[in-house]
This record gives sequence, structure tokens and C-alpha cells, in this order.
Amino acid sequence: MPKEITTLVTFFGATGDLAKRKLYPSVYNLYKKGFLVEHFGILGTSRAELSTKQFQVMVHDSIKEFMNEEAPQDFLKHFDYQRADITTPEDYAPLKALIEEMDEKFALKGNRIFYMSVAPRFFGTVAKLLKSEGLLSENGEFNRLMIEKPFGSDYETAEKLNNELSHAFSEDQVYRIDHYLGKEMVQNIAALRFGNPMFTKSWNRDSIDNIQVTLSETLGVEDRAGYYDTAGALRDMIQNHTMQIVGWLAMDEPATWTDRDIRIAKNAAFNSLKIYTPDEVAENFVRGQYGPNAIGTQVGYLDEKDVPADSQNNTFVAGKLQFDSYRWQGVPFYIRTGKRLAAKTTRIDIVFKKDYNLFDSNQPLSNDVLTIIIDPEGRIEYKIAAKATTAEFKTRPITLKWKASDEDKAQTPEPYERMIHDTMDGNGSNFADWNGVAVAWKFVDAVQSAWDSVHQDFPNYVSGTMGPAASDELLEREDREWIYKG
Ligand SMILES: NC(=O)C1=CN([C@@H]2O[C@H](COP(=O)(O)OP(=O)(O)OC[C@H]3O[C@@H](n4cnc5c(N)ncnc54)[C@H](OP(=O)(O)O)[C@@H]3O)[C@@H](O)[C@H]2O)C=CC1
Ligand SMILES: O=C1O[C@H](COP(=O)(O)O)[C@@H](O)[C@H](O)[C@H]1O
Repeated sequence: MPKEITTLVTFFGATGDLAKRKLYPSVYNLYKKGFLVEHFGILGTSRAELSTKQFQVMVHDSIKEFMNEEAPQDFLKHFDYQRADITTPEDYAPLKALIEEMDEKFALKGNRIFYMSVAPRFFGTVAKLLKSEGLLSENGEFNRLMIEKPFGSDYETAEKLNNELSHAFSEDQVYRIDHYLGKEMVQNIAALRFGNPMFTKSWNRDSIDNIQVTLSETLGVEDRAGYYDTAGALRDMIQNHTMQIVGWLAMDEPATWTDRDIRIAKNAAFNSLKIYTPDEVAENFVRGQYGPNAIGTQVGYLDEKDVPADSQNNTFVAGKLQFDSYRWQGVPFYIRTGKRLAAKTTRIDIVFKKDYNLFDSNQPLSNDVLTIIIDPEGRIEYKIAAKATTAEFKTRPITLKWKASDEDKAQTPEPYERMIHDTMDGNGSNFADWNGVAVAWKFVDAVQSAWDSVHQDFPNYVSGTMGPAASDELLEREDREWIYKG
């Protein structure tokens, strides 16, 4: 039986794209699954003038549009709305009054979640005003803050934002969203690592040759050049999603399976990440920018809408991470991400060390590889050696495969549903904590600042390929290759 959760969730940015596409459908799923029953309230706010009824109709229509389902009145009656400009302190008084009214009406015990689904420039202001205008409950079990990305645009801005949040919320009250951490197969990393003694015991430099993390996209910049040209693949995908995946891969066993101990273990790994000097960046990192595709049907980045003609922005990044730790000494973590690549896929390849070939000392065994495919669909593959089906005794690589079934997929929660549920449940395991975010920014800032001082000729890869040649060379010069070739 699902455990009923008692809480009020206030959605700032209640009329926005994210709220309609993801947040209301997620809340509806939690209702259908029985996590939200009687004692919940959803308060929406933005600058738009909407009555309670109009807001309920908007929520109904979002669920219809994005889930093709009719939400019942029994669900919608838990939604209410208050207009407010979040930069105006006086507008918080009516919000506070409605929060208190809903708290009483639905018997919510003062439990409060505030979800910031607004532009990042508002995050600090809202947190400050929530406290100064008295919207945090003093008698409830919890006040929690869910905060969207991006969390800063470099270490300095992230630290400033974190300081602003910390005036109102302690670290354990802040749930920093990274939607990759809500993905089923990212959560499967821990199950595979710590649920199989064979992997638990071999997850270290004795057995692993290298680890590869690929987040590849086929889409280009679309209509987001205003943001993307200031961020690039490095800040858009490496600082957050890639680093958070790496955190699950690189951490030691947590002392217990609690969010506190998981964070302690992950942070020990993050803190051992080597931050590069400019020379080390040049040696270990590659940047790219897409040109047109081979048949000329897709334009290059520089010809995309709103992109400056001389942009030095990166749409592709490949690099090598190194951890100064006992577990990972000498084991490279190769990471790469980019737009307009050959395929949409997110995957992890764990490449095990080759061993002596007992059967034929002239013919080295091939590496065993454990592959975790996160997107576009959950799959696990394990390439191992087995006997070739010939008269002579020889080995050949075979691949054991598992794929998420339709039933698995149907019962897997969407990342946003899971993240809202986990916040309601007070489980911060699948959220980014400040230390991890800070280390990732320090690392990424070092790479960006080295790149900023050197002009690079772009474009340097053809749309529809797996990035510039330098990305392959990064591994080739260490006698390795990307397992996934597109
Ligand atoms: N959309 C998406 O798919 C994703 C979004 N995000 C993040 O989610 C957040 C929201 O994004 P998204 O929904 O796309 O943005 P939208 O621009 O669609 O929505 C912004 C919301 O903020 C409200 N708003 C703007 N200014 C104010 C103000 N001064 N006072 C009160 N409310 C205000 C708007 O309503 P009004 O103008 O009526 O006030 C609107 O409801 C951002 O941080 C974004 O980075 C993250 C991942 C994916
Ligand atoms: O955060 C972001 O992620 C998307 C990719 O997410 P996915 O779940 O579809 O893999 C990326 O396209 C976008 O640029 C970035 O901001």
C-alpha cells in the first residue's frame, strides 16, 4: 500500500511550460497511485489573474493535453490559485493567507513544499521573501524547497545563490533538481553496483580499465540560443547531469542506504576529483561545435537562429576525469556530450581490464564491458568471453542482454513524478547537494577559463557524427577507444 503523504505544494510559475507539461501530470500520477489522497493541497501562483475555477480548468487541460486523461473534480478540488508578483514583498501576504486557509481545509499539518518553477534569476529572491514574509510553517513537520536548474552559471554565481537560499533553508531542506537523477536507469547504477557481489568487489582500479559516460543528442540548439550560447555543452550537460551520473559511479559504498550517507559517500568521491590546470585542460579536454550535416539539410551552429556569427560556444565536449583516490587511481572516466550527434542515447560503458588468455597466449582476451543504457530505453548489456562454437577451443565475446519490458516501462515513474514524490517523502538521495554542485562548478570553470583564453577554429564536426576527430584521439593516444561509435 502506498504511504499517504500530507502536504501543501506551492508552485511558483504555475502558468509556465514546465508546470503544465510535467508538474501537474506528475501530481496527478501521485494521486492515482494513492500517495495523495485527502490531505494534500496544490497552490499555484504567477502574475496572471486567474480565479480558482480557471486555474483548475488549466490544470485539467494540461493533464488532458499531456496525458490524454480526464482528471476528476475530486482531484482538482485540491488546487487553488493566488496571483502574485514574486519580486513584490506585499504580494506574499495573500499567498500566506491562502496557504493557511488550505492548510486548515485539507488538514495539512503545516507541512510545506515550495517549488520554484520560475526563471533562475528569481530563485534567491523567492527564498528570501518566503522567510521574511512568514510563509514558512513554524509548527509543521517540514518546509522544503524544490529548485529548478540551472543552479548558477559558474561557481561564483552558484555560491551566491546557495548563500541566499541558506538564509531561509538549511541544506537538508533544499531539493536541487537534476532530472537525470530521476531517471530509472540512473537509479539502477546503485542496484547494479551494490546489489551484485561480483560488481561490488570489482568496482575499482584492480578490475576496471576505464569508464565511459556518453550523453549524446541529435537535436541542435533549437530556439534556445539566448541561453545555450552562454552555456554550451560544458555548462548545460557536463556540470550537472554528467557529473551527477559520475557521482553514482565513482562513490564508495555508503555506510547505510539513507540520503545522508549516500551524500557523504558521493561527496568523498567528488572531493577527490582532480581540478585541472590550463595545460591539463588542453591535454584532457576537447571541445567541438557542429557544422552542417553531410547532405546539407541541417545548418551548422553558426547559422542557427540568434547565434552570433563568431560564436566560440561549444556544442560538444569530451574529456577525461581523474580521481585522486585509492579506488580510482589510474582509472580514467571518459565523458562526452554534444548536440547534433549521430544518435540520441545516454549510456555508461564500464570497461573491465583484459586478463591473461589461458587458452591462447598469442591472442589477448577482449575487455569485458558492462553497459547501462539510460535512454532512449532502459537496457543492460554485459559483454563477456565464452567458447566459440567451433571444434577448436577458442573464446569469442558474447553479450548478455536485458531490456525494460513494456510492463516495466508502464510502471516506471517519470523523473518529475519521482522527484516530487521523493521531496514529499523527505528523501534527498536523488537530488544534487551543494558540495557536489560546487565541485562540479569548480571543475567546469577551470575548463571554461582555459578555453576562453584560446581561440579555436569552428565548426570542427559534421552534424550527424560522434563529434570531432580529437574526441577519438583523446582515447586512442591511451590505446583505448569509445565503446559506443554512433
Ligand atoms: N520547460 C521545461 O521543459 C524546463 C524548464 N526548466 C526550468 O523550470 C523553470 C521554469 O521554466 P518554464 O516553465 O519553461 O518557464 P516559463 O517561462 O514557461 O514560465 C515561467 C513562469 O514564471 C512566472 N513568472 C515570471 N515572472 C514572474 C514574476 N515576476 N512573478 C511571478 N511569476 C512570474 C510566469 O507567469 P507570469 O508571466 O504570468 O507571471 C510563468 O508561470 C526554469 O527555471 C527553467 O530553467 C527545467 C527543465 C525543463
Ligand atoms: O537539461 C537539459 O537536458 C536536455 C536533455 O535531456 P534528456 O532527458 O532529453 O536527455 C538537453 O536537451 C538540454 O539542452 C539541457 O538543458
